[in-house]
Amino acid sequence: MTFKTLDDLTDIAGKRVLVRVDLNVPVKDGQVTDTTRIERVAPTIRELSEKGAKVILLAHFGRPKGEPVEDMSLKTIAPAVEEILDQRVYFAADCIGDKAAGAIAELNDGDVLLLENTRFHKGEEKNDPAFVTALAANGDLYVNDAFSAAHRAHASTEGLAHHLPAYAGRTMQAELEALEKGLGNPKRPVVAIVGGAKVSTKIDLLQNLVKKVDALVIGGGMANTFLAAQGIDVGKSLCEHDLAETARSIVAAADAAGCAIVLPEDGVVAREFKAGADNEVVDIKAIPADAMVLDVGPKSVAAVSDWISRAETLVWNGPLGAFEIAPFDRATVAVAEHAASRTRAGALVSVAGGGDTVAALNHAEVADDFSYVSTAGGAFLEWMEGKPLPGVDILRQAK
Ligand SMILES: Nc1ncnc2c1ncn2[C@@H]1O[C@H](COP(=O)(O)OP(=O)(O)OP(=O)(O)O)[C@@H](O)[C@H]1O
Ligand SMILES: O=C(O)[C@H](O)COP(=O)(O)O
Repeated sequence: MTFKTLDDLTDIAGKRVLVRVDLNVPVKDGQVTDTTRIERVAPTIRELSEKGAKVILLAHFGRPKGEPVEDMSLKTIAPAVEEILDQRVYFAADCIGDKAAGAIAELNDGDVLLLENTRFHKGEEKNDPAFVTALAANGDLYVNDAFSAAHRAHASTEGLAHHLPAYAGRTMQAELEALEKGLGNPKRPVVAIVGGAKVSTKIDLLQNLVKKVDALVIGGGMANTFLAAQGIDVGKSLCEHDLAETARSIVAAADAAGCAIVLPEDGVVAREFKAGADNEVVDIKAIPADAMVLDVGPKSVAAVSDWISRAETLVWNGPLGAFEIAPFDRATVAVAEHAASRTRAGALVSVAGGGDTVAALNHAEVADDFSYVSTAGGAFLEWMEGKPLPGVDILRQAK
């Protein structure tokens, strides 16, 4: 790896370390409903605290557009961070200026302080040099542990690394190492599964993947667009008919690159989009005109599983069917279980990401068996699209 990590941070007792974390977590009625992101950054915070640093957390929460918004205060999140760390977490009502400086002056070695939402200032998203300078005034060192915000070139995700000695936190490090194994320098054959609702949100991703992987499995609603582009009647299925040409060009690019495109051979169809709806398995060329495909069928599961059995690396984004409503979760669960068992056997590196994908793997109860499950949404997609991530690139360049 070409970036510095916490291993390079020795002798930091008493140093003020600004740590960018992602605390953009779901909240309902003032309570954090999913603490995964907090759990992921806890090891970095603990390690720095144990080394005697004054740990100063920087984070955004929501999209307040550059001014304070009460229900986007990080004060709401502080108790959850405190609980997970099992350590007092102090809070300052601003991330720059006197309030931040005053709170930092009170810190003892090893203490943890959370600063208010960086996006309460317009300078954050603009990466404004004056705002970066004001943030940098609070620290001696900078650690970025927020891979999931690394697609943003903001003051706290990118700007600070120009001002302070910069290091990757443990989660950032783990994520980059996993992603490197996934697409950067993977063991071949590499299979990618892309599912989910629509082609339109994943065109860049599909175009990038066909250049990098040996087989691209297309499932979920987006498969219908590819099938329709081949002249298959998809009945009432979700389908973006206007993207037929795009779908054909992706298949042509795959052919040129030697990437196999794996489309469903059969589908589970229903007449209603609801749990327990009457359903049947049909050949993909025999979808009834009044029905919609809500999952891929058993033959398709077998074909995908066969690819996974031959693969050394799997990259997955997007479920194979409407997994939220049973029984249309079957293919996603079966393929997830197969990938998990190959991973457990040490035969497969499996990397997955995307909000619904993580939910689907949790539903299949195999998320812990995958080599790496990314908590990043947009950043994971941009990485799969082959786009540069400013928050990562600057860490690689950092002195
Ligand atoms: N055949 C289908 N017909 C209709 N909807 C489908 C079908 N297959 C999958 N879906 C829907 O696709 C959605 C997930 O797609 P999405 O592209 O959002 O996944 P993701 O990339 O993992 O998640 P996120 O966008 O949150 O990062 C699910 O809500 C699922 O019900
Ligand atoms: O939740 C996320 O994906 C990250 O925290 C980035 O948030 P953003 O999309 O508001 O920049």
